[in-house]
Amino acid sequence: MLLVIDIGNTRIKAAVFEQYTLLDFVVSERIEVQNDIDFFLKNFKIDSVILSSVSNFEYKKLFFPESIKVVIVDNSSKMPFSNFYKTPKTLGIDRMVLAAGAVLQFPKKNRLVIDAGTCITYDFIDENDNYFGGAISPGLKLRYEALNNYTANLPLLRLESPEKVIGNSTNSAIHSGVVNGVIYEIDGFITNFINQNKNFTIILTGGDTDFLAKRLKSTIFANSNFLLESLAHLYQYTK
Ligand SMILES: Nc1ncnc2c1ncn2[C@@H]1O[C@H](COP(=O)(O)OP(=O)(O)O)[C@@H](O)[C@H]1O
Ligand SMILES: CC(C)(COP(=O)(O)O)[C@@H](O)C(=O)NCCC(=O)O
Ligand SMILES: [K+]
Repeated sequence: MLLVIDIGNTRIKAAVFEQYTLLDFVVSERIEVQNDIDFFLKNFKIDSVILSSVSNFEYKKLFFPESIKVVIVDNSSKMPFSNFYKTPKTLGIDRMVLAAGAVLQFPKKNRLVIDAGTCITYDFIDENDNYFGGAISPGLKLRYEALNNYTANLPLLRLESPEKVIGNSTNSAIHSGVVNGVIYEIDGFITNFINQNKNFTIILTGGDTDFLAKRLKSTIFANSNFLLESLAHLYQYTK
């Protein structure tokens, strides 16, 4: 069995896979992650690990028995697409993994992958498996935090659904600005993508998937485990 670890800027996600089937899954705090890994090692017959990280978390300090094969995805890993990003060395590993997952799981399609995590990333891979890049913007939680951090008078609010677009109080104006702002942004990127492509697939993933999916205008494939699944697919591809 394969242990898959995705280290994002906010949370660490780990999952056990039998081939492409997810058997168990955990979201960890940084200090608990070794405990969660040990639990998986004890309770499943793990023979390999695949890990990708975009954070400063020192994953090299994680302990795995020597009998286990550990694959760390990095910018030189073999990928199932041609990379046309102008700065491939600074491309986020998570974005590469998402692009790989999209190519391996949705062959011969124009694909847009949207990952609503700490940041919202947009990645485009065409039907000939060419990766071109996309966009990076602040995620929902980051927007609430930025409004509070860089002003004197705006409170720090928790994610909440705005009742209307015209906020009639400080709190409702912030909720509208953050949540409706993200929704208009994502719908805008999707509309632009649909206008320029036929034969396409749109995938939404990341920690805010469920909150956002039901609020978007467009029909999309929403799967908060898409990055973990993509790591499992990439592992089989690189093997
Ligand atoms: N328990 C939680 N802790 C932190 N963020 C959460 C939690 N549940 C949902 N979220 C949402 O998930 C987003 C972060 O997504 P995630 O995919 O975990 O990020 P990353 O991959 O960058 O670590 C935040 O914008 C936040 O709104
Ligand atoms: C944009 C990101 C910070 C997103 O990270 P996440 O929200 O998934 O934690 C990450 O993909 C990254 O560090 N990218 C490097 C810059 C680039 O992709 O061009
Ligand atoms: K992201």
